[in-house]
Amino acid sequence: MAEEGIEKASPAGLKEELLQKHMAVMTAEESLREGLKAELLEKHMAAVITAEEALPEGLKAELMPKHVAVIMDGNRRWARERGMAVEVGHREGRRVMAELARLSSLWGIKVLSVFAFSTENWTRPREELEALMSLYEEVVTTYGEEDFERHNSGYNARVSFMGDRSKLPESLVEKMNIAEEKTKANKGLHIIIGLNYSGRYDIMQATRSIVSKVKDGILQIEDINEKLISEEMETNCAEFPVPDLLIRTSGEQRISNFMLWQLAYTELYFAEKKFPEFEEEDYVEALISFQKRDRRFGGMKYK
Ligand SMILES: CC(C)=CCC/C(C)=C/CC/C(C)=C/COP(=O)(O)OP(=O)(O)O
Repeated sequence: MAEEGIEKASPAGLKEELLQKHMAVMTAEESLREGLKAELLEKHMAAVITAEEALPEGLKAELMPKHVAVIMDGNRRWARERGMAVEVGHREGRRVMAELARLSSLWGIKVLSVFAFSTENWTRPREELEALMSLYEEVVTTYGEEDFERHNSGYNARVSFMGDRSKLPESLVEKMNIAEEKTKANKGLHIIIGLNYSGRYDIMQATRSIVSKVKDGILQIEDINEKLISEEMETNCAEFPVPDLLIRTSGEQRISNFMLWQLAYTELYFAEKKFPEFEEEDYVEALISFQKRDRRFGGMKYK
């Protein structure tokens, strides 16, 4: 897979160089039709460039977090400051969320979990709630569509949801189920979206599930340990259920009832920018900060 000098080449130069190399190989395959050659070339280039592309300056591949969690805060303040409707802020937030997913996938992050709607958000004005629910439905619908991959540059993303679905609109829950089902075998970035989610809710639902298993004789009280509780949390769908890094935007320095159980040893990063203005360079800055941390998990030095 490694190509000589690949790290030094500019993306344009790199593409050109790879193109030349692979054209040479392809021309040997005289029997292939032109269209097929081009298609293979595109696929091969995409794979090589994605895997080998140098990360933004300052980031080390071996220190990338596996799981990044984001509290996407500040949409309304961003909109109000500009004299716009709060809904515009949420729509901008959606754009930034899609961009973070694209970058996470490109840089080899495995799980991106986002706090889209908390169990406390129901106290917001009715118009805002309606706008949010229809925005979620719009986005979640695209996740379940056949051409989701085309919309997402083919990064083979899997989508899961966490939170209490019983209070969400039925039509939204239907689309969430479809999206989960359609993407469940995908091996790329795992996007976990908290909708009507909170950390306390998660601990409560895990407790209920464990108690009911004890009641039914499936589990003994002695079987209850941290590992078992972790397996009952809603992040159990992910290969890497525990966030290495939590980013919260908009200058607020709180967890606000996000993944309370899972965040025990997560590195926290608070960005001043509001979510709609959080850009690639801000994400890089957060990741650089993470890579400089000394993670000990309460014990010996980790790295
Ligand atoms: C799943 C999905 C498609 C999400 C995209 C839209 C999105 C980013 C939703 C987040 C909504 C929300 C409650 C943001 C918090 O900012 P805030 O509204 O509390 O802003 P404030 O702190 O300025 O009041």
